[in-house]
Amino acid sequence: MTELLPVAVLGARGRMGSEAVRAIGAAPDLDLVAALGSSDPLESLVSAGAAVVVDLTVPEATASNVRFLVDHGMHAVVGTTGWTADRLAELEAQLAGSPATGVLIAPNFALGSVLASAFAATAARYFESVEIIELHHPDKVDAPSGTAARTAQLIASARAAAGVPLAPDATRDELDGARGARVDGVPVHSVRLRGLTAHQEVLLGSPGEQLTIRHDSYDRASFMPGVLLGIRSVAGHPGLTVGLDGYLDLQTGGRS
Ligand SMILES: NC(=O)C1=CN([C@@H]2O[C@H](COP(=O)(O)OP(=O)(O)OC[C@H]3O[C@@H](n4cnc5c(N)ncnc54)[C@H](OP(=O)(O)O)[C@@H]3O)[C@@H](O)[C@H]2O)C=CC1
Ligand SMILES: O=C(O)C1=N[C@H](C(=O)O)C[C@H](O)C1
Repeated sequence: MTELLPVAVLGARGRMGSEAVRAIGAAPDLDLVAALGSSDPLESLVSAGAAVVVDLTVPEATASNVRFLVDHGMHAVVGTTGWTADRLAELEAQLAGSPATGVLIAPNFALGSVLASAFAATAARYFESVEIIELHHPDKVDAPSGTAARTAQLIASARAAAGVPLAPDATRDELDGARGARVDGVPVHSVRLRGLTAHQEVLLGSPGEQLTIRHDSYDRASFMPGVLLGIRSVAGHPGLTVGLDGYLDLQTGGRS
């Protein structure tokens, strides 16, 4: 008989964590050995024998959780937002001392969202203007979304590599926030509305034409294939990977 992979979930009672607990429980190759809430000690992961730990908590807790996991040689699949450039740099430095450990930081586990961000980055060099609108449920604690921040970074670096100048904008009289937040120079507008789950539009414009790239998650079930892919793949990708696209071959549609 093949051995089951021992997996644990942090934030197990949350909206995403509870969905992940169900998905892992239904996967024939995975064994859910721990499901922790905010008051449970991380040390219990060690006695539970977790090999892969999924973090679906809060921005203020995720970096210290992952530090603990790497210290204890556990692979981490992280969906939680709040990973600033400084936090990522600290994690990379820690991982240098633990070369067999894999960490996946995935701002969005929905395959459609990963593709939409990749399409937007491809398109961004060909248009004069680009802006992002992200729309979420009103219980979300962070803005802009991690997905929007990541999409903006991908767009900005694709435009910079192609020598595309910043989008034109003649605004000089502005109510604070009216033009959104700037992420690497890309305006990002955040909507919080009851009834929504997780949605994003990238608007690209040039003289006489517009391209809109939109993705909708109507249900957290949309994130589960990506969570399971991350769990099954993380040990084979030592070091830090940011974005589920790092585990997908987007050119051929295969999995790396
Ligand atoms: N990558 C992706 O595809 C997705 C990512 N997300 C991200 O995942 C994260 C969780 O989202 P969501 O499930 O909606 O949020 P919830 O608020 O529903 O759940 C968060 C959970 O985190 C736990 N928690 C709170 N504080 C701490 C702490 N200090 N230490 C450890 N755990 C803590 C809570 O546990 P308790 O209930 O026990 O207090 C709670 O159950 C967010 O950052 C969100 O942006 C969300 C959807 C998709
Ligand atoms: O909080 C959420 O709900 C989501 N968070 C992630 C983000 O901030 O991008 C992923 C998805 O958008 C849902």
